[in-house]
Amino acid sequence: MSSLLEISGLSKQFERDNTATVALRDFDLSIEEGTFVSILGRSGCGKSTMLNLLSGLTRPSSGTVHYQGSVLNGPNVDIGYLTQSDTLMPWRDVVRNVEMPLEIRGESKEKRREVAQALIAKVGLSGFENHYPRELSGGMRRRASLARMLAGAPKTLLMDEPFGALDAQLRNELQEELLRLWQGSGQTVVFVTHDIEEALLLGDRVVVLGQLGRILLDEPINIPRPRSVDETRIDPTFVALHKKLAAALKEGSTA
Ligand SMILES: Nc1ncnc2c1ncn2[C@@H]1O[C@H](COP(=O)(O)OP(=O)(O)OP(=O)(O)O)[C@@H](O)[C@H]1O
Repeated sequence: MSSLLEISGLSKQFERDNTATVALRDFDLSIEEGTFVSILGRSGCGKSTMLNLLSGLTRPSSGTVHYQGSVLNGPNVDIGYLTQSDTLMPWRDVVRNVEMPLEIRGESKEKRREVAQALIAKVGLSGFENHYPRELSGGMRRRASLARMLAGAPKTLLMDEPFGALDAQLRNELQEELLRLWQGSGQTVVFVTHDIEEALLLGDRVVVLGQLGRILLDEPINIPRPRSVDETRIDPTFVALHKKLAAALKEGSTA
C-alpha cells in the first residue's frame, strides 16, 4: 500500500547575501492515511521548513513530496495548514474568518453560519463571533485560525505548534477537542510540537527530529484511544515513552 505522503530526499536551503543556510537535509518520511503523526523537535531543527514543504507552499532545493501518489508542486485544496504566523483576515470578524473555507466551497449562508458557530464554540470563542482579529489575544487568534482550518474539513491537516501560546488548561482542553474532532474522521494529521507530553498525548506515532531534520527516533504510540489528558499522563506506557523521547531529544542536541 502506498502512503498518503511520501517524502524522499527532501532538502531545503535558504540563500541570503551569498550565504546558504541549510534548514533540512535529506529528509525521508512516509505517512499513512488516517494517522496522527506528531513531529517533535527542538527550536530551529527544521520543523516549520518541513511543514512548509509538505503544504506545497515552498519548493524544496532537492528531493520530492508525493501526495496521494503524485508529486506535490504547489498548494493543494485537500491540505489544510495552520501556520505559526497569524493568517486571519484583519477586515473580517471571527465568524466571517471561520466561514471563509465554506464560502470558497460555495456553501449556503445558513450552512456556513451553522458550521462556523459550532466550531467557534468548540474552540471556546463563543461570544467573540463579531470581534475582529485585532480585538483578540494571541491565543484567541490561534483558536480562531484553528476553527477556520477545521471548517474547511481538509483531508490532511498540517499543524505548526497550534497550542504553544495557550495557558496549560486551555491547551489541554483544545488537545482533547482536537482528538474528539479527529477520531473517526479519517483525516491525516501532521502535528509539529516541541512539547514531549503533547506529542505523546496526541500521536499514533512520534517522529523525533534533531538538527537539519535528522530523524532521531520514530516511535509508535500504543496508548488506547480515546485518550483523556489526565488519564493518559499517568499511563505506564506514556511514562516510559516520555523518558525515551526525552533521552532521544537530549542525545540529538549533543550529537
Ligand atoms: N526564510 C528563511 N531564510 C533563512 N533561513 C531560514 C528561513 N526559514 C528558516 N530558516 C532557518 O532554517 C532553520 C530551521 O528553521 P525552522 O523554522 O524550520 O525551525 P523549527 O524547528 O520550526 O523552529 P521553531 O520550533 O523555533 O519554530 C533555522 O536555522 C532557521 O534560521
